[in-house]
Amino acid sequence: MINALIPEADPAITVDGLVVKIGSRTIINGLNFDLHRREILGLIGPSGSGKSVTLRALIGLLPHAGGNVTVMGRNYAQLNRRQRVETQRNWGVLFQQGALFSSLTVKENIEFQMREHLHLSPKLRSDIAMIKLDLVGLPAAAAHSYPAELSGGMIKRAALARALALDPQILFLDEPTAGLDPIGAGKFDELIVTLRDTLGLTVLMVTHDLDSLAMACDRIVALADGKLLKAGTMAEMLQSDQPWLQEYFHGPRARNIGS
Ligand SMILES: Nc1ncnc2c1ncn2[C@@H]1O[C@H](COP(=O)(O)OP(=O)(O)OP(=O)(O)O)[C@@H](O)[C@H]1O
Repeated sequence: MINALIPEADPAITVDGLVVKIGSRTIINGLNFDLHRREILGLIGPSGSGKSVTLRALIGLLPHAGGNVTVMGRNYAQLNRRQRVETQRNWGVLFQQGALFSSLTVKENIEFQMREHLHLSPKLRSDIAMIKLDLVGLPAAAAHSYPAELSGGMIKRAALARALALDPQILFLDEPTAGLDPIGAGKFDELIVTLRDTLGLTVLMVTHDLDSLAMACDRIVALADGKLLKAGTMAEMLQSDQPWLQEYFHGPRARNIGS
């Protein structure tokens, strides 16, 4: 495993002066932050500030126009193709709408990456898929359902099971609680914390959900206009006098946070 060679103290990911352009427009403009191992980091910022673009750039879906991203001690830009595939196997991604393949059952969705990357017998692949299903709290009966037959909360869990298929060390979550009712969202937050605690996962979560930030996140990184506004704990965010953070954390929708 790639990370067996890397000192434990190194951050899982270091973002150093990242620049991301879409067309001629600079969306991320010299962004810096660390994702520490085994932390749950919430990425926040106004709509359009570049949270999803950052996430897409970190998982290699958008090219880096500048700066360095170090994943488990290795500079991502300097990896060859084989090393990139090896690195990518160390992370799982949960996209906003789940992004499950609609023509595949839940179990087939979970097995998809395993087919691509692992040489396992069909029986072992199936057994592992069922373990992942159980891990995210879905009943075995859900294995043979198609995504269209599932509730929003079940889709998120199925997509999480798929993200966990290759036993990743880092999880990227794009607005994981969006569209869930408050009880479902709370349970999903608890699940993420439990997975971090039991599997030692490192989690980067793009979110607008103040309850998730308070309940699940160890630290928060706030972006504005493609740059770092502030990084810190919830307590540090609450104390900030930066106007957007003030409004975000002390506005009418934030009345229970930190109390
Ligand atoms: N595929 C794309 N083509 C052109 N512009 C894009 C594309 N994706 C994102 N952008 C632009 O990049 C900027 C940042 O978008 P991004 O989706 O990262 O924002 P965000 O912070 O995640 O916002 P939200 O909270 O609303 O999801 C926006 O101005 C958006 O219009």
